Amino acid sequence: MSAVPDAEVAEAAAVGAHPVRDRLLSGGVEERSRTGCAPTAVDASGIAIVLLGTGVVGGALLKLLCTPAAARIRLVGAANSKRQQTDPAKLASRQLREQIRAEGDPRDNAALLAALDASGVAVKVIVDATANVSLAARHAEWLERGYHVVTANKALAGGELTGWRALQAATASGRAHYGDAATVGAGLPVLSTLRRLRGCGDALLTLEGVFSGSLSYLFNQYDGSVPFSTLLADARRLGYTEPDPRSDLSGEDVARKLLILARHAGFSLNADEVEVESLVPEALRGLSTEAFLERLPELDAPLAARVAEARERGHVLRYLARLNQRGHARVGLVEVPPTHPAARLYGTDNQFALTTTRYNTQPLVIQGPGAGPEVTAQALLGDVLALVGA
Ligand SMILES: NC(=O)C1=CN([C@@H]2O[C@H](COP(=O)(O)OP(=O)(O)OC[C@H]3O[C@@H](n4cnc5c(N)ncnc54)[C@H](O)[C@@H]3O)[C@@H](O)[C@H]2O)C=CC1
Ligand SMILES: N[C@@H](CC=O)C(=O)O
Repeated sequence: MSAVPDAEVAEAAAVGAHPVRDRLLSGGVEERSRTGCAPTAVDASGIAIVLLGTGVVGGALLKLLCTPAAARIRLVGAANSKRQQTDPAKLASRQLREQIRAEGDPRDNAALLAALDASGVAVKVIVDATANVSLAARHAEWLERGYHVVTANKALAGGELTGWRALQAATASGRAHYGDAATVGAGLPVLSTLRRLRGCGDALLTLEGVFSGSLSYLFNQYDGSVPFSTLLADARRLGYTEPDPRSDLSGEDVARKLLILARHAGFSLNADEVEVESLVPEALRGLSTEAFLERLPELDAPLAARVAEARERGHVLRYLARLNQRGHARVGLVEVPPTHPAARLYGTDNQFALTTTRYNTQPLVIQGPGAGPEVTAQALLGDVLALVGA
């Protein structure tokens, strides 16, 4: 899989130029004042959380924390890649993200954990809304220490097999729960369904579908009439892409989701066992995020040729993930006929077709929006609330 610059670099490039981020920052019309999210309103039976990542998804979660559904949750810390805040009065700020950027303390995970410990609340949760690999590498340790982890970050479960195994060992210790609904399908009930099937003794035979909201958005529309780069800029503006969109275009993000699902189904696949087709031309792979974003039009010619070839055969292009019964995993661009289920998707739709020992004549299909700030933040909130049975 191709390496892309760290999310922090991507964030630096994006700050100040992201309408979704700006809308979330200023609070939408339906958001109550953050001052109304009184941190002291939660007693010891509530939930204390720290939020890592205040970007598109983290920003949407901050907004949800100001709704009645989150009344039992106390935010005791929030951080971006460089700064953080643990002061209750400042955490209640309506402009929390700007507050952290302008006046936050330097990043220090220990201070965030100390804020959780000092909360007096029994259920302590670390919410990871970053794409940061180093933070993901801490998930197992945090679980071992009794902090629940709720994550949109796929880098641990969908990374190296050693990381997955460390995660399994940490959750098996039973000290804390791992909320991972947001890591696949942006909260569509895919992992929960797979776990339930396995719990009933069913077994996954094959898996196929569209696992990327941004690539779905792109290829559902792309017919060559509007440049691919224009559509990609739209997907990024709407908050569907990864911090660096090359993580989507390279197939890396899709491969991570396929690995997460395959591993949950009992296939011990390593990251390098997924065959990945990258849509990022060689010349654009080693650049900074900023430089890549300036050269987006270089994506257009190769993809225009691919879509024209497909059209000649009466087909459309879809970025598919596939796992067969022998554990062979591949993600890449496929020409499919208009009758193919993946040819009939809309917007950011994801589609997961699971064939199992008991769903073996027709697959069990889960479909729906698979990217976007609100749905992803809701998946995080749902996993947090599930910790107290809400
Ligand atoms: N955007 C979407 O539709 C979905 C996103 N996700 C996942 O959510 C995560 C976040 O995505 P976005 O919000 O779109 O990205 P973003 O780039 O808007 O935000 C990332 C945030 O993480 C922060 N960050 C980076 N390193 C950090 C560190 N060491 N400590 C604290 N904060 C750090 C950045 O400062 C930034 O605030 C990614 O893992 C992504 O794969 C999952 C499902 C859907
Ligand atoms: N960038 C991802 C967001 C969710 O994981 C995607 O496009 O699916």
